[in-house]
Amino acid sequence: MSHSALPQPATAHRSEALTGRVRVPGDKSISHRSFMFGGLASGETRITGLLEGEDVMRTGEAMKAMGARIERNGAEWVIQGTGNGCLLQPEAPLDFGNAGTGSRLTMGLVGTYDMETTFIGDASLSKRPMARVLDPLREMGVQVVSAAPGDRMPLTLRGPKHAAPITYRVPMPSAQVKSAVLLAGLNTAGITTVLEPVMTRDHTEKMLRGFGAAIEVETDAAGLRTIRIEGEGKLTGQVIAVPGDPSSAAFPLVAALLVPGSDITIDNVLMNPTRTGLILTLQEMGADITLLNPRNAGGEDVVDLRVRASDLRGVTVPPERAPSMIDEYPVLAVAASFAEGITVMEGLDELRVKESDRLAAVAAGLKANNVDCTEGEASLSVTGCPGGMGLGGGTVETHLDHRIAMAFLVMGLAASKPVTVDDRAMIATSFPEFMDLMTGLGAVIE
Ligand SMILES: O=C(O)C1=C[C@@H](OP(=O)(O)O)[C@@H](O)[C@H](O)C1
Ligand SMILES: C=C(OP(=O)(O)O)C(=O)O
Repeated sequence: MSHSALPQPATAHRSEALTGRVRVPGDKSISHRSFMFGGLASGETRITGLLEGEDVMRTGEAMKAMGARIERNGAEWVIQGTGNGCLLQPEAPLDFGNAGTGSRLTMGLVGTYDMETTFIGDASLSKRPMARVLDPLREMGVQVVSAAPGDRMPLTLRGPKHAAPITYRVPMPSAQVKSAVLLAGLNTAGITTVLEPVMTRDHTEKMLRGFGAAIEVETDAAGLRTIRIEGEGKLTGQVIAVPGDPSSAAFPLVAALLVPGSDITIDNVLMNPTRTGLILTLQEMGADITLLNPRNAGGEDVVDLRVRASDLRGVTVPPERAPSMIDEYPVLAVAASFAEGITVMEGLDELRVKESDRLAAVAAGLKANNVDCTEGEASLSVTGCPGGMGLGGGTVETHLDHRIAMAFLVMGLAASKPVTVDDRAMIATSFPEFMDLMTGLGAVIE
C-alpha cells in the first residue's frame, strides 16, 4: 500500500476507436460506508462489488483496529461488527492515506466515544481542512487534543463521557461534513439534527436507514433538508451489493465521447440523482449517452450506459449542479477542451480543498496542453478545440490527485499530441483497474 518515492509517469497517445463492454469498480462513497456501518453494526454484513481501492482499504483497516472483524471470502467481504457503542480504542494512529472521506467520516464515527484516537494521512490529506468536521464535533463535547496548524492532520481526538446532541447547519455543500455529524450522533444520547441547505450525496442517510438507525429526513419548500438521527440505537448487519461508481465511469465515458468512432457500454453504474450531474451536463453538450436497463438494486437506481463518440458543444454549468458532479470537474474540463465554443463552470469553491487544489491543477494541466482556459476564484472557462488538433504535448503535475491523473490520460487519447502525467500511483486510491480497463477498450497508455 505504500507509494514508492519514485514517481511513476504515464503517457496517453491518440487512440483508435474505443470499443467494448466494461464494469467499473464499486462506488467509493458506498464502499467506505459499507465497511464503517458493517463494522459498527451487530452481527454479520456481507458486501459484494466493493471498491478494493486503497482509500477504502484504509477504512477497513481502521474499523479492524477498533474491533471489527473484516475478511475477504471469494467475491464477498464479510464483516462481524462490534455493535453500536462498542468500538475499541485503537492501539496505533489510524492511517487514512489519501482519503478525505475515510478520515472525516471516521472522525465523526469515533469522536463521541470516550477514548483517544489519532488520525494521520499522506502529504495531500495532511494539507486538507479538518475544521469543517472538528468544529461541530467540538460543539458536541469532543476535545481536539492536538492538531497541526489550521486544524489539520495529524490530529488526536478525545471523546467526552457524555456527548451532547446538537443541531448543525452545514456551512458548505459537503456530504463528508453532514455524514460526520450524523455518525457522531449515532453514539450520542438524544436527537442530533443536521440542516442541509444544499443537497449533497445521500448515501449516509439511505444506508443508515438500511442498517436500522432511527433517521428521518424532511425537505421544506426552499429545499432545506432536516435530518434527525436518534443516538444509541441498534444497527444490524446487512447484505450489500455495491453498484459501479459513476465518478469512475466518468473516465471511460468521456474517453469514448472524445475518441472518434468509439462505442462502449459501461454496465451497472449507480444513478443516484445526487450523483448524475456529469451525465446531464454532457447530454446538454450533445453527448450520445443512452441509459439502458434502468433498474433498482438495493435501494439505488442503476443503469448500463452506452456511449458513442459525439461532437460536443460548450455549455454553462450552473453552480447549483456542482454537488452532484463535484468529483467530475477535472474530466468535464477535458471534455470541454474538445467542444465547439466555450464551457463555463461555476460554483467550484470546494474544488480548492480536494486531494489537490483541483481548480488550479486542472487549469495548469490544460495550459500545459495548449488548451485555452481562464481560472477564476471559483470558476473555470474552457475554449474547446474540436478534433483536438494542436492539443497535448505537455506533462501534467498530478499533486497526489488520482482524478487529475485519470482526467489528463483521457485527454491524451484524443489530443493530436501525447499527454503525460507525472505520477500514476494515486490512481489506485479509487480505480486500481483503470489502466487495464482503458487499454482493454483500445486506449494506448504506457
Ligand atoms: O461523502 C462522500 O463519500 C464524498 C463526498 C464528497 O466530498 P465533500 O463532502 O468534501 O464534498 C466527494 O468529493 C468525495 O469524493 C466523496
Ligand atoms: C474528493 C475525493 O475523495 P476524498 O475526499 O475521499 O479524498 C475524490 O475521490 O475525488
